[in-house]
Amino acid sequence: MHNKDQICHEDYQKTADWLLSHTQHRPKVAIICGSGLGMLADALECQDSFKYSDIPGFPQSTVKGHAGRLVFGELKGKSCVCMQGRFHMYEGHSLSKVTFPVRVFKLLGVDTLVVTNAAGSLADSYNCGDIMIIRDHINFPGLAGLNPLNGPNDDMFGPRFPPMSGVYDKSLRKMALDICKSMGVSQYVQEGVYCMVGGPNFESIAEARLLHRLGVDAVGKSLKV
Ligand SMILES: O=P(O)(O)O[C@H]1O[C@H](CO)[C@@H](O)[C@H]1O
Ligand code: HPA
Repeated sequence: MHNKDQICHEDYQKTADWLLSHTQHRPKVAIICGSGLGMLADALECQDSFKYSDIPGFPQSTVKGHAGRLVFGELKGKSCVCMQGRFHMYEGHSLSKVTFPVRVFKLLGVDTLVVTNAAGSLADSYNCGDIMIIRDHINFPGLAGLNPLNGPNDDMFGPRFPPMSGVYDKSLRKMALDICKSMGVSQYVQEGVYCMVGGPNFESIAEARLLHRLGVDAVGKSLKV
């Protein structure tokens, strides 16, 4: 590692190699469990689970209710890896630390990432407890220049100027909506625009009004992409 904010390819690789040597699972799907969804990881079968503090190079979770465990296992027969607890900017992590696991997942062979988090709704038609599938986002810290991709670009992870249109895969979103329909829970499921803010404070009333006028449907302090 060069300095506290700069992480080089070897650092991600070292963590990925450690994980690959400690589990037989080779997941193609990673799920980041936000607040309230940690129990999904408990449902995995044939589990191999690692405390973040035991994984070389991994940041530590400081949020109450986030177990701080990486769980490999099978969900409906499909190999996947779940983060039981994520990292947030407001905990004092640099953005490259916040996104560290995502690059490690890429090196593990993951090609599908499911990100979840608790959020506050702003859309008039939403009800408390609804689930929103993210169609698009507004990354406020990113617009202000706080971006994990700042610094030298590692072309092995993607281009210098990645496009942000279509980052939330249309076919996966459709699949999620179709499954909700078949389960008869469509009335609780929305699709909308998520806005990331820095926190840790909640939004003032004026800020919430501003976000609503900008077309934001749900706001949270969890980074997406
Ligand atoms: O679900 P997680 O990632 O814990 O985060 C959500 O919960 C936090 C507190 O409300 C906010 O950061 C929000 O984004
Ligand atoms: N803002 C508003 N409500 C929320 C948030 C947030 O960041 N996270 C969870 N509920």
